[in-house]
Amino acid sequence: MATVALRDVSKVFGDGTLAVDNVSLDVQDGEFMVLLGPSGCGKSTVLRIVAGLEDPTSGAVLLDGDVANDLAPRERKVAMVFQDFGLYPHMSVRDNIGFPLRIAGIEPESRSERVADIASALGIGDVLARKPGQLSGGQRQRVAMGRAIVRRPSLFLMDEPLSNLDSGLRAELRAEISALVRELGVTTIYVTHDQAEALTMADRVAIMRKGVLQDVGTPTQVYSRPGTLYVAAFLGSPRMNLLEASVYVHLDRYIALHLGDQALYLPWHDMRARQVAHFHGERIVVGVRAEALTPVVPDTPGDVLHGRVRYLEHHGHESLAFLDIGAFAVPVDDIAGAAPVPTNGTGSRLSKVAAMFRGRNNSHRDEEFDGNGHHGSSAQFGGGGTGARNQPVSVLEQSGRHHRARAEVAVRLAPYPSLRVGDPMSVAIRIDQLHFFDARGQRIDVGWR
Ligand SMILES: Nc1ncnc2c1ncn2[C@@H]1O[C@H](COP(=O)(O)OP(=O)(O)OP(=O)(O)O)[C@@H](O)[C@H]1O
Repeated sequence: MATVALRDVSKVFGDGTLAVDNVSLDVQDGEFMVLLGPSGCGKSTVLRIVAGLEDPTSGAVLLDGDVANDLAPRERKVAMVFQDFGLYPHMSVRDNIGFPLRIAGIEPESRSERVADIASALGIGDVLARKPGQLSGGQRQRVAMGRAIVRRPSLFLMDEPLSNLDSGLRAELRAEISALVRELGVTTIYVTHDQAEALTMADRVAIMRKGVLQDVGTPTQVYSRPGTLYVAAFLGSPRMNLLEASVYVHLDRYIALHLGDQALYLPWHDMRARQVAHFHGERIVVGVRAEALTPVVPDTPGDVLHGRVRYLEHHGHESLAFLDIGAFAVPVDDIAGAAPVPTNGTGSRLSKVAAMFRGRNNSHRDEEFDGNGHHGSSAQFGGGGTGARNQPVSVLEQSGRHHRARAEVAVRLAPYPSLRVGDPMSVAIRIDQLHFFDARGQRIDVGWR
């Protein structure tokens, strides 16, 4: 049994690469934590720091509450499984699995008993006499798992253990691995760039980008209430629809979210309305997943957007229609520059940046919007807000006002619908499933999840 805590951990390699940037993370006893992110985001480096294979440049690693920075890897009671399996090719499966026990001086008899038990639990009891070269990829990975758990580690570290396998086997093994580690109750940190693996296996997911921790939560939390625009765009397929919206507050009644010529209305009694109201007269990002959109007939009352089909994609089990509703897209490249969610260690850095810009009056009223005649009945919130949005990295400003691309809103449909490109289409929107992000990519309704 073990807990792991990272406190403000950074790693700068000799060539100046900042691989891990001020990461703080707690892994509970028996928890299955998945580190998720694109290639090069620093997740393997975090794992190697926990294992003791790399020293952090700054910050502390705590194992069971004690600072472990100076402990050698073998003193940390961790077992590590890598994507390349790392088996000894000249040894049999039996000897590969039993190797850590031999090193630990366990008697041959009890050694072979433990090896047989583990091999049968992993479904490789019948290949004990073979060499790794005579096994399938899935069997090799099971042997690697067996060798890692045979010593009953208190902490399991797995670095993309399934990435060399084909997709059918990956799905099979991911179910097996999560069942096995849960049965053993071993605290596990599992690194992957595959969101399906993360969302299906994890108790909690920690999402990294460029060395920075972006969000931590249960799969449901990070998917349903992503903490940053980056996480919103990273998780889910099709990608979440991200639209530029101008906010206009009609005090005590509703908040109008103008998307080009159309608008959505957030009722005042909605718990998120007060937070969104701080952005009166400004542009924010409204996110909506395809599953929150339902095709309807054009005169359907309620929260409905109208558009035209720009293109269709057929995926066999479903089709996707991409609608032009006259709204502007939030450019994905700029999302990549969005700031991390201010939790634990990342918060201090962000608040410093925010403090630098606090007080600088860069609130921008939307000229196009101001002319639409709605503002007469509205309250002014112009100077309000927390200062956190007065931040240099803006996903809305970077794209430049004259080169903004029209959004293509993804809508899920039954397979092969009788629709054609150019057809009009109306969709009802679940207002309760809208996501709101400020111009630097932070979730606006932070207390919501
Ligand atoms: N020994 C090293 N010296 C210099 N830079 C390194 C070293 N090891 C890793 N890096 C760099 O640090 C960054 C993070 O690497 P890391 O392997 O942790 O990423 P990752 O998210 O695990 O990527 P992948 O999924 O591709 O394995 C990358 O830019 C990588 O090139």
